[in-house]
Formats: sequence, structure tokens, C-alpha cells
Amino acid sequence: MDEKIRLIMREPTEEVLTPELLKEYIEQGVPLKHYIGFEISGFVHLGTGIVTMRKVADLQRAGVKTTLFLADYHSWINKKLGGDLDTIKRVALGYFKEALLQSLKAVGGDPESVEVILASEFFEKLGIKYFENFLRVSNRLTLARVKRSITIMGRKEGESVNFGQLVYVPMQVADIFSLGVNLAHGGMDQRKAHVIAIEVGPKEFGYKPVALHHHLLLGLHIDEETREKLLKAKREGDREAFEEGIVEIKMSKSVPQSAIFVHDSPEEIKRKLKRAYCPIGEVEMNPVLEIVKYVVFPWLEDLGRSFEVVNKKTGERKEYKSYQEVERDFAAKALHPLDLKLAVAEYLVEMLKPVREYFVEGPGKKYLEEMKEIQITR
Ligand SMILES: Nc1ncnc2c1ncn2[C@@H]1O[C@H](COP(=O)(O)OP(=O)(O)OP(=O)(O)O)[C@@H](O)[C@H]1O
Ligand SMILES: N[C@@H](Cc1ccc(O)cc1)C(=O)O
Repeated sequence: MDEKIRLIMREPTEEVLTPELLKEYIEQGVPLKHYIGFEISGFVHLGTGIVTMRKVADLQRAGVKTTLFLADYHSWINKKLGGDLDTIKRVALGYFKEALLQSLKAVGGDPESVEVILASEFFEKLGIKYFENFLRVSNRLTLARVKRSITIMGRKEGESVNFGQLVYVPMQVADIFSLGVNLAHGGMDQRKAHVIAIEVGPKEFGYKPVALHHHLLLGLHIDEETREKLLKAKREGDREAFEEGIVEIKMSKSVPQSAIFVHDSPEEIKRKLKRAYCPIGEVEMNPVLEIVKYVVFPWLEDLGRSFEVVNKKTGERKEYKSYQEVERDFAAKALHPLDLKLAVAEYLVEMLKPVREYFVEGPGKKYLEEMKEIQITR
């Protein structure tokens, strides 16, 4: 039981609502049913593919039944892929599903045992019951609360949205209960939907789900002003301000130059990393160090390997056994950003090799090409 809890709670998990409820479910032998939803749009990156799937792999190791929910209607509402529902559906079951499953495999998860559900197919099967669930959630929400919650779809609070986009909020909450999920998972930007589910669940659906939020990996380029704002919010414990700011600088498929995609070539990975924000000695909100912490180190640890960096000037090779050692050296300016970037690039190239091969020369080639075509023509 302790091992199960450790796997669920360990990084990249940043928050569980609530750990007590999670323990209670496990102690009582209630089977945990997980889901994480994805909008279907651009390419899968280190955040959506690797950080997210690492948690799914942890959950699988903990014996939890995992589900990937391909939110096609939601993407349509949110005007993704040119707002064309047919394209969204095709990409969902093509490129998107494959990219997520290949990423899961790359972090040691089992693609065979994860359930993949396309939202529109699921809604059709559930019929009027889905609409009832949607109304049960909607009846419990004020318009003001819905407007505050549009951040779950990557929109800023106060941004002008149409009515369909407001409907997105109760839909996402209704998804949880329609799927019968008791472990709702997403990045920290999804917490508003999950907090509503925790409130509404006992009144309308007879149970309270547990919510699990993982760390949002930073984008490679960080605007100084937003960074300052976020560091201040962090120091002052201002959760709202932090949540608002982090969405602007997280790795996002909408900002392709900020992201390393799971199919990127070795040259692209190196080029992107070389340009990444990584001020000397600065350990807070440093995207390159974040990649070391949340992407490279956990992968190396699974393989029983350590992290090695070569000092380009002296040729000296240094071995790190934990992320904390890397951070300490970087803070002390004993580790140069360029050396760090080169090492990170090498490890990423190696880690993503199977995914890249699958999409560049393997069975996934047609999906990637179709996706590239859509990106250009839309
Ligand atoms: N940078 C990130 N790091 C970790 N998880 C992420 C990151 N970006 C998104 N996620 C998580 O992945 C899931 C799917 O997110 P989503 O489909 O919105 O991807 P996205 O790249 O943020 O897209 P966009 O910003 O273009 O809307 C959500 O649970 C979200 O929290
Ligand atoms: N809101 C999520 C996508 C999502 C949609 C529906 C869900 O039920 C869950 C998640 C995002 O932007 O990434």
C-alpha cells in the first residue's frame, strides 16, 4: 500500500486532492480508475508526452487502471486544428493516439494496458445520460465560476469567449462522472475543473473523485517579466497569480519554438536547446534544469544510470547521481549552461530515439506527415 501511494505521489505529481481520500480509497480496496484528457491540436511535446506519460506509467506500476481521453469535441469548441471536427477526429485516432502511446512506451509504461477513448464516440454510446450528467454539473455552477474556469482550456480569465467555450467547463467535469473516474489527472492548469468535480461529485454523483496534478514543464523561452511575476507569486504563496502566469510560459504546442516535440530530430533538439533560456547560476524557473529534473533524470534512474556532463573547455567528465547534485553545481557556477545543454541534448536524443524512429521511418510516418500537412494548410 505504501509503495502504491509513493508511486502516485512522487514527482512529477505536484498536488493530490486529497492525499487522505486517496489513502482511504486504497485502504478500503476501492479500485482506482484514472483518466487524463487531451485536446487534439499540434504536436506532442516533452510536457504532454513525457511528463504526463511518466505519471501514467507510475499509476500503471501502482496497479491503477489508466485511460487517455481524446477530447475531440472540446478541441473543436476551442477552435483547434482550424476548428474542423472531421480533421480533429482523424488526427485524434491517428497521430495523437500514436504519439501518446509511443511516449508512454519511452518512459517505461505499457501502451497495451491503457484504454484510449475518443470523446465523441463515448458520448454517442452514453447517449442522453451524458446530457443529464452535463446538466447535473451545470445546475451547480454560477456563470461567474464558469468564466473563472476557462483557464482549463488555455484561455485567460476575462478573455472574450463564445457560449460554446463556456460549455466546455461543465463538459469536462461531466466527463469525469460519465467515465466513472475516481482519479482525475491533469497538469496544474486543470485544477479548476477538478475542484468543481470534488464539490459537485458527492451531491450529484454519489462520490468524490481524487484529483492528481502534475508539474507543468516550462517552455524553452521565458519572458523575464512573466518570470519575475511568477517568482513573486511563488514567494508570496499567491496561488491564483501563479496559476495564471504559469500557463503563459509552460511548454505548449501552441508555441512551437518553446517546445521539444517527441519526434524532433537530433539536430532540432540540439538547436532548440542551444537557444533555450538558461542563465548562468540561476536555478529557479530554469527550463533546461527542469528538463534534467523531470525528463532526463527519472529516465536515467529507471535504467540505473547516472547523468554525465563534459566540460568543453577542460574535457573533464563529471558524473551526477542525483538531480540535487546538478542543481548545486549549477548554482555554484561550477556547471556551465552550454555544457549542461549539450548533455541534456544527448540524453534527449537517446531517450526519444524509438519515438522518432516510429514516426520518421516506421509505421507512424503517415500520421506525422498528415499532421505536418495540416499544420501548413490550416
Ligand atoms: N508543459 C506541460 N508540462 C506538463 N504537462 C502539460 C504541459 N502542457 C500541457 N500539459 C498537460 O497535458 C494535458 C493536455 O494539455 P493540452 O492538450 O492543453 O496541451 P498544450 O500543449 O498545453 O496545448 P495548448 O497550450 O496548445 O493548448 C493537460 O493535462 C495539461 O495539463
Ligand atoms: N482541458 C484539457 C483537455 C481536456 C478536455 C476534456 C477532459 O475531460 C479532460 C481534459 C486541456 O486543455 O488540456
